[in-house]
Amino acid sequence: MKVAVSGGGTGGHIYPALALIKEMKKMNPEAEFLYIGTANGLEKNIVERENIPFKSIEITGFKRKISLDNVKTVMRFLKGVKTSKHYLKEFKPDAVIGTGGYVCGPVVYAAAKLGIPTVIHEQNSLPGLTNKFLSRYTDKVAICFEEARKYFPADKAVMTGNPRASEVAGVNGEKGKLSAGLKPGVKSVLVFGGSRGARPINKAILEVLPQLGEKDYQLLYVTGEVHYKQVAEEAKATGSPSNVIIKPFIHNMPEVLAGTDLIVGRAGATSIAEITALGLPSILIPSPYVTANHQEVNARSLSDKGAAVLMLEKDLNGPALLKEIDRIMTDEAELMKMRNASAKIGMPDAAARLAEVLGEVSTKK
Ligand SMILES: CC(=O)N[C@H]1[C@@H](OP(=O)(O)OP(=O)(O)OC[C@H]2O[C@@H](n3ccc(=O)[nH]c3=O)[C@H](O)[C@@H]2O)O[C@H](CO)[C@@H](O)[C@@H]1O
Repeated sequence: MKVAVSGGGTGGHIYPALALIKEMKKMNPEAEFLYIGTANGLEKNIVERENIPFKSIEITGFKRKISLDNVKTVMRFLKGVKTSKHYLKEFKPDAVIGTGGYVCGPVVYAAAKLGIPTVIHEQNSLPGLTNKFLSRYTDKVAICFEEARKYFPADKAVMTGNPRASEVAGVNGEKGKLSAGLKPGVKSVLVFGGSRGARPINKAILEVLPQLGEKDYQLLYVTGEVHYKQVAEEAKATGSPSNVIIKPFIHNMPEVLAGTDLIVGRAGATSIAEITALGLPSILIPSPYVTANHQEVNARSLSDKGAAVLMLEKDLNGPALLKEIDRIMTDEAELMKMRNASAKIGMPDAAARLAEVLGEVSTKK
């Protein structure tokens, strides 16, 4: 089977695509893949590290307000469709899947126009513009939250969950801990602000860096590539305790997550799928800068069930965050309660379900 995959911009759209590829390769080692992304999103670097053939198109997103930029975007979209058609005619896939981000728009649209079976994967409870637009043309829409179903044609929406959940489930955490420089046998907190890092979370952690040195647990603090230099400089000036490890980005997140006792982070849908597949407790600080505040909806789906603590960005500061981390990390019963609630939400068989949907559409045409 040959599958073209597109998804990009941020890790939340890329890692589900890679997890699906991994699952399909496991099921069928002969399967071939082509990844179509942009050259300037995170995908180029991440996908090429995995030795998957990668081709790029140029694309930008639509602004919700009427603007001249949108004219340029339409032009780029049409050019992207043309380039995608060229790549697809050359590769001749049996099916095409889009996992979100602007780049999917022209790729999946081009595939549908060429009569190639198509699926889109929507990770969030509230879909983005691109997926809503594409759902008119695709054969199926794979969803991860029941709340998303109503935005798509009823005969197309199918619940699969996020394939990244399958990739992290059952992974050995001790290896992850060692790879990140954490001590085995000591409880750990992982702090990260999605795939690009989050300035407000970085600021809050920097505020309490010296106090963190007094704790019995250790902390892996992932800043995001673009913020790393500045955070590292500030941490050096304040003095960074030895139980805090600061990194720009983690490339083996499944292992590292599996070695973690508590997550502090944004509420991107892919992160949430990973956290719940592992049954991890979390403190979620949704980004308020995303379309229709969808991360808060994502976060509430966990906090309402006792799997996570929701902290709004307006209430975020170093001491408040540290108090909450301490409260959870020093209460074994609370940790256990949150772990159980989180595990109940997880969908570790998501990759197989999505692969099945793709297999089905590819044989129907
Ligand atoms: C600002 C923005 O638009 N964010 C969106 C984006 O977020 P973003 O890309 O931040 O998405 P997520 O938090 O869902 O996923 C991040 C992914 O990157 C991985 N990771 C992260 C940090 C790191 O150092 N190493 C690493 O591998 C995580 O394990 C995860 O697989 O896509 C998500 C999924 O559609 C949406 O829900 C988010 O709202």
